[in-house]
Amino acid sequence: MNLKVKIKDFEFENPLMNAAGVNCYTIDELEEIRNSKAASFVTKTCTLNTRQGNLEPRYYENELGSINSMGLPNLGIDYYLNYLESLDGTYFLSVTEMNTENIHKILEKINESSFNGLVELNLSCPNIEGKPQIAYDFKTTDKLLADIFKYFKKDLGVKLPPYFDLAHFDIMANILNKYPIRFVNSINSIGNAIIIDENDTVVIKPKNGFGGLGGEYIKPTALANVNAFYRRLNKDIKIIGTGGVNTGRDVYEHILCGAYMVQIGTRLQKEKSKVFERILNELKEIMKEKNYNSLDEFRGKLKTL
Ligand SMILES: O=C(O)c1[nH]c(=O)[nH]c(=O)c1Cl
Repeated sequence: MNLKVKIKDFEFENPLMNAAGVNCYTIDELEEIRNSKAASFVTKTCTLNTRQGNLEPRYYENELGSINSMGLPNLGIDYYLNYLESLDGTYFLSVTEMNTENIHKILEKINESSFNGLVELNLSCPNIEGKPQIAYDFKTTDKLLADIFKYFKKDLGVKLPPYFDLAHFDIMANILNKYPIRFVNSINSIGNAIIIDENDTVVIKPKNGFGGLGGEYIKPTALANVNAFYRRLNKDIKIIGTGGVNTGRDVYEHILCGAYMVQIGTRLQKEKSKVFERILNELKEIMKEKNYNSLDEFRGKLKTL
């Protein structure tokens, strides 16, 4: 049975990796994933300089998922870049910045480095006070990508927020199809949800409790975004599916919708890196039952009525 995934010239043993932000803040955490059954990892989204992030409590989980307003805490691009440059194998480096000028600064730094993995440009952080999610501004996104591809020579994909209107999938896909983007990672957390505890109180401190929702809560939206972009993007832009993955069945559904790599966030936070082996075994069981020997045999084969 072959679980290999190819994105451009990069080949991965299987489709599983972490979602940015979970278990990927320090080198120790990244090493734990690298030494697990995951086929790759993505770093915590990093910025030019280190960031403390938002006030705590800024993360909460329950049986249906999680809510977070971390506020982009990270150890800065140099920390992650130096570590990544020391590794063999193919890994993802997630980056963003507070404005487009600084996004170019951080990408130029990567351009000049010997990093040889894939950059995941995060256009969808919902938790920076006063900062809208870039990818909800189509004009800005289009201009940003046009400017990036004037100089950026390495392999880059984008991390998108969920969209909820078919017209928005059309607009966004038309923009993305213009550029040599290697992948689209859909979705980031669903922005600005609230969870209330038994004391009539929100569960996280920043932004009056408004934070990004993850876990089982968001799987139907994640699957729809994966499939909407799979239907619209040209075939050399691969889809990475993120959102609501707790079991092998969830991975199977993301791939059925068109996903290549599949990222695990909330469930990894709960179960730690042994989750990759469990979910991989569950996926293999499903493929055996259905007599599939490779992911290509069922990727994108979602049936409609
Ligand atoms: O608050 C965060 O750090 C955060 N939290 C998210 O749920 N998605 C993101 O992209 C980021 Cl950058």
